[in-house]
Amino acid sequence: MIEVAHLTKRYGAQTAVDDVSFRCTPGTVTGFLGPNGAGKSTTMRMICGLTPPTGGHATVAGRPYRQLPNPGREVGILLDASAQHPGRTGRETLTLAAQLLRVPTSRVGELLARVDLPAAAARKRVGDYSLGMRQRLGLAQALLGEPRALILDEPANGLDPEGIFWMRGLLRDFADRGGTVLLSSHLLREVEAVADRLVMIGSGRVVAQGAKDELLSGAGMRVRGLDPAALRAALATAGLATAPADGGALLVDAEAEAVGRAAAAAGVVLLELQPGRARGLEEMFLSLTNGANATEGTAR
Ligand SMILES: Nc1ncnc2c1ncn2[C@@H]1O[C@H](COP(=O)(O)OP(=O)(O)OP(=O)(O)O)[C@@H](O)[C@H]1O
Repeated sequence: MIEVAHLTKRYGAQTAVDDVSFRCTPGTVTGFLGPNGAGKSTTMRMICGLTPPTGGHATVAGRPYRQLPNPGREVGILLDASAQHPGRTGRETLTLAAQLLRVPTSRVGELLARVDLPAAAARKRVGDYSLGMRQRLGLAQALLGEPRALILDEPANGLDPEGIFWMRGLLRDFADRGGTVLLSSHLLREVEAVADRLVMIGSGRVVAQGAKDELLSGAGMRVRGLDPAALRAALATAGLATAPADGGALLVDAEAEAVGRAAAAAGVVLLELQPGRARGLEEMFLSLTNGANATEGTAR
């Protein structure tokens, strides 16, 4: 269990994190979503005791992180995959971490296999690793102490599509076995694919949170007509509110039948009518955060 209550961080006049509260429960993956600079990393650093909060507090397994007797056995953290010592090999990195955590070094081989780092890669220096390899190594390190919770900041950065798919499976499996996962990302589809719950922040504040399905059910229908202006007018005549979506489509907060009937009544040809869910998270995300830097696929 990870609990965050009214966390706030100010840097001079700037408020990086503003009264953020949420809870991550066992058996769930919580997607912590926000554009660059929204305050995700600062929040995670405060949870992990690396940045002192200006206000509020956070606990992991019922205690502030810094008061956990052997934190690596409670929570695995991966905040910056590039922070590993570049001169050590992957295997050395994990062996040292195992000694620090007081777990048998025999687990190292097991973990290397679990994150798909082959023996040849494990013999290489971390300085020669790609970002994706460093993420895998960081994940292995986070899992080393067999923790019940994981806190991962943008772990998908640098992974190729196959690697992202792999990581999604690993996190799902971890949660399905009763683990708690807090995962930050600006890769909207990635979070949508794996998370049970979402916490979205923009400019340091929580703008939406809840079960993913509930948040997405408000996305309504996505509709596109041969004549966009006529469609907009037809929907307005039927009293249905619309919001512009990409590709000339509209998001309508209504059932498919109501949208179809409104279009038919005005003789408008529809090219597309589908639940907003397929693209809903992205549009909700963009609108909730005013589109600030929310470009999918942008690496940090
Ligand atoms: N040590 C610091 N001193 C001053 N400002 C900071 C510091 N750390 C973060 N900030 C500011 O706080 C805000 C939130 O940054 P943070 O890194 O938490 O965002 P983020 O959502 O993780 O985004 P990104 O994915 O780009 O890292 C930003 O405006 C950032 O410039």
